[in-house]
Amino acid sequence: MNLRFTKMHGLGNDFVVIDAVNQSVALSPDQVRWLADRHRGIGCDQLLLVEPASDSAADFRYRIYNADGGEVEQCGNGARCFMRFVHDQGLTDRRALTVQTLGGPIELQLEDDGQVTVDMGPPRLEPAAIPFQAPARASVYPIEVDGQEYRIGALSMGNPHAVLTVEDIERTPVAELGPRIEHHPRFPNRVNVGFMQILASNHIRLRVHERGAGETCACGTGACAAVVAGRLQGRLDERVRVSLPGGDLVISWPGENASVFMTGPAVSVFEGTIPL
Ligand SMILES: N[C@H](CCC[C@H](N)C(=O)O)C(=O)O
Repeated sequence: MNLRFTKMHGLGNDFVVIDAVNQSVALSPDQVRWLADRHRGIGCDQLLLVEPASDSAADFRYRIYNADGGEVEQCGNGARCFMRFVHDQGLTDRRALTVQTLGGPIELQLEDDGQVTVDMGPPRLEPAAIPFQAPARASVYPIEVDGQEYRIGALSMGNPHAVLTVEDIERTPVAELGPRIEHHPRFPNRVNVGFMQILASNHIRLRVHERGAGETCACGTGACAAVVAGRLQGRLDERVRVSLPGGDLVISWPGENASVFMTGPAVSVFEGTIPL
């Protein structure tokens, strides 16, 4: 079959987005890895499937696959691209949507300026819900990596995140340290690893080594996780500008048990077909 797809990105975090409402799509992990391959396939950080909802309370279902072929629970930049995609493809004209994901339901709102606001739901802070092996919940956890101790925040936005605070984001060895923490045995499902430099209580810089994709230009759930971790450590305000290599997101978190809100852009680059 010739599979129709759209190439999209959220601040340079790029996606292959597939309409699985009007196409019958069943992809193996090998096929996802091939489609995501930047030399032999289309190339992307994640592949997103747009499907009919299986829950009557939702408008659509949204499935997320990392470039390594693994299906994951949540993707923030992808959620904004989802909203752009379903409008561009004529799948809906509604500006407020409820979308099912493996990590729980999210609420999308298309803003007048074309940006998208996502209610990402509340963070999960208990170690067992992340999952992360720790004796009890804490705002900072010591973790040993290659004989050196680091202090991290750890939480789930539906998907697992570790957040380190660093003095100089440019000089941080993300490529070396990111994979070591991603595969740390205390994270049984692996983990996304954020490196946060706090510029002010309402402004941070962030780089993210993503589980299953490596360092990306931006990570929406990573931006949410960094703000939650920073707030739990008493260092950040309710509303924070998060400056990632690919651009800025605005993240708001009122606090314990409240949803995290993310606002940012979504861009459609080109459409194509590929023989499957
Ligand atoms: N790598 C993530 C999925 C994509 C998240 C990211 N692209 C975002 O915008 O949130 C994981 O394995 O949980």
